[in-house]
Amino acid sequence: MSNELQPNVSVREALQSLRWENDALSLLDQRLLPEQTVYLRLTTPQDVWEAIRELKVRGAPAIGIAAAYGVVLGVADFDGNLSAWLAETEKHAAYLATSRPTAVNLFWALDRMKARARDLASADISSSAATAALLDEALLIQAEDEETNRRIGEHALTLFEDGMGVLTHCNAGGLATAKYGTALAPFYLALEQGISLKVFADETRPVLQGARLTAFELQQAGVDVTLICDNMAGHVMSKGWIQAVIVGTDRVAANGDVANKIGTYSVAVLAKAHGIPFYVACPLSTIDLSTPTGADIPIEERHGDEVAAGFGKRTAPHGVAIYNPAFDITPNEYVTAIVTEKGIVRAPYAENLGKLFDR
Ligand SMILES: CSC[C@H]1O[C@H](OP(=O)(O)O)[C@H](O)[C@@H]1O
Repeated sequence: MSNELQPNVSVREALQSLRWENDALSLLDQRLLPEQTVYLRLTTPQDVWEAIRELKVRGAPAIGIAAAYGVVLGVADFDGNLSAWLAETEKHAAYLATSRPTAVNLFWALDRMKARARDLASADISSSAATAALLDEALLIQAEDEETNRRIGEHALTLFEDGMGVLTHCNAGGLATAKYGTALAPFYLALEQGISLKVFADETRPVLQGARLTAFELQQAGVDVTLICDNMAGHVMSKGWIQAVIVGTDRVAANGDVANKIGTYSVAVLAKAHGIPFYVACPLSTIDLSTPTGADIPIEERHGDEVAAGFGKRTAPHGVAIYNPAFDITPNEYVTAIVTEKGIVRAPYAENLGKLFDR
């Protein structure tokens, strides 16, 4: 299927990262973008685990939503007593939790599904009714994410002025979430409101989420986007083309340290050196108060072939040692503000992040 979208259908509407359809998870294989739009039909937890591990679906919220549906798929045909049903749901949740280690939304979503399953297991209902109710919880997680992202976009847009140049890294758009995205949400709202922003998207080696996904999403939506290599970020800042940076995140620690795609820390240091505000956009489900600092966030290391043979073209000698961390940590002192659905949070983060959960 080509990528010729129907006219007047924005990418947000046309390219959903995933949706529950005909008793299965229909999932956009993001490894094939921007050249091909292919939806896969996933019917087992193993399908979902592989899709997360292999980045067919990626982005913290999207990973959590996919895993939630994966638990449902695990008990879709279960017929037995509720205590056995509950044990099955917990087994599948534990398995899906091993797919990737950094994005806290995976664990947040699975914990929410396990809590719902425990409630259902104490009800006087059949296992098939319990499964139907568990599916409703997964659907609710996805629906809530859409609304959350829109609110993040509204708050984030207050940070930008007409005519600004804004740099972003990786993809924290509709393809990383249920819809709209987190860091990219303000760009879509700006377009709707006639506010002109010029976005600079880092290509984001080695998996190129910026080039393949962000540039694609924004171009299809009609947002003014310029693709740059990661090593050009400092240069465009030095030319005065960037007035703000906004990125997504996979986990915010209790002290405000931020885990995000590898290369984010470098962008944050460059932004500070140039006096440019560095914003992080995320839902509350990405803030992990149980993780004290960035040093406590597990950083996923991925196969070296992503670096040396990305997309089938070998660009490094066989056998060379390769280090391929998928994320890095930006210390909180480089973070100007964290934009959530409940508003904009500034330092001191150890104090102010906790308040988000009090209200
Ligand atoms: C809105 S979360 C997006 C977040 O996830 C990306 O990582 P990956 O593509 O490996 O799942 C990246 O860190 C983005 O900022």
